[in-house]
Amino acid sequence: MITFPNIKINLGLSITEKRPDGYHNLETVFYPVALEDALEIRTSPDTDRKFTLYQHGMEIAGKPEDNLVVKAYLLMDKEFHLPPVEIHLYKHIPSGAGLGGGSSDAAFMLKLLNDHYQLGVSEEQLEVYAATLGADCAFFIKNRPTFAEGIGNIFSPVELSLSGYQIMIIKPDVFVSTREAFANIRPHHPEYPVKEVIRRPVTEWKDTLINDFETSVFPQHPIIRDIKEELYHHGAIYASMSGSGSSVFGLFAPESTLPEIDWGTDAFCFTGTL
Ligand SMILES: C[C@](O)(CO)[C@H](O)COP(=O)(O)OP(=O)(O)OC[C@H]1O[C@@H](n2ccc(N)nc2=O)[C@H](O)[C@@H]1O
Ligand SMILES: Nc1ncnc2c1ncn2[C@@H]1O[C@H](COP(=O)(O)OP(=O)(O)OP(=O)(O)O)[C@@H](O)[C@H]1O
Repeated sequence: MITFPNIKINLGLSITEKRPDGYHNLETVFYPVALEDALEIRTSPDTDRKFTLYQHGMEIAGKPEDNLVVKAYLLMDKEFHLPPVEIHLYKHIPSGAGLGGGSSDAAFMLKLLNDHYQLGVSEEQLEVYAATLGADCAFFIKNRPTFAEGIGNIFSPVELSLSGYQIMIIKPDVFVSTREAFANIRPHHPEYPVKEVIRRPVTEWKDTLINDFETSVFPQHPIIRDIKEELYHHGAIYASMSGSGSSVFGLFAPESTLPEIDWGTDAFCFTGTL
């Protein structure tokens, strides 16, 4: 059985408080976008080992057991004593991009195992499992526009459709550690709450829908700021860094022609329609 884990972008991201447990409370809107990995599982004839991971496409650092798809499998195996599996993961989503690629793979693995082995686990319970694998992992279970608060795990649906808008996502050859990005931030409550700005037309988002990580990440990696400015220069209606970086997305009007921009050979670039 095969599935296609997609990315999220953050529409606004306010880091409001540092918590006693070291994590941060935040407010953001997650929006799913169809930039996808491919993830396949097959019951393995090799009963000597529980899982075999075959990786294709972009490389990911770490051992197979560090991969979030394997962690998701082992979590479900503990609960449901699953058969051994072959896992095929084709990585197309760049890592360290703020696009939630690893979290999405993990959440889709939970859903895939639930469907393939007919485990009958509810979406709500899958969200509980997902939340143990990563802060924004649970979002990918329902995978629809969502307002998130808490550490990014308390959800409410938002009435927002960007259907028809065109999107360009660029990730320069820069890796931003999520942990370090949080460590460099001074939490504060936003002047314009994300939940309110998101109700206004996209044309009004430019100076009010803010990703707080830009303040700390841009001075360290000016190339990310340059990309955002370039997107506005070429007609984006709204542009922002996603998550803790390093990718930047631009939204363009539904009827417009996307600009052709040379981002250099080291940058990753995705274009699509929402
Ligand atoms: C920045 C976002 O991309 C916004 O969507 C996410 O909150 C990041 O979520 P994520 O990559 O799933 O993060 P995790 O892998 O769970 O956490 C990485 C590290 O980031 C810090 N972290 C993460 C989430 C959060 N609300 N507060 C934090 O302080 C912690 O130091 C943690 O050890
Ligand atoms: N299946 C996976 N795909 C990508 N990365 C994975 C995976 N499993 C584990 N990782 C590890 O997780 C780290 C973060 O990868 P991820 O693709 O989630 O990027 P991110 O952009 O930091 O996501 P986020 O938006 O959640 O901050 C990588 O450095 C990698 O070592």
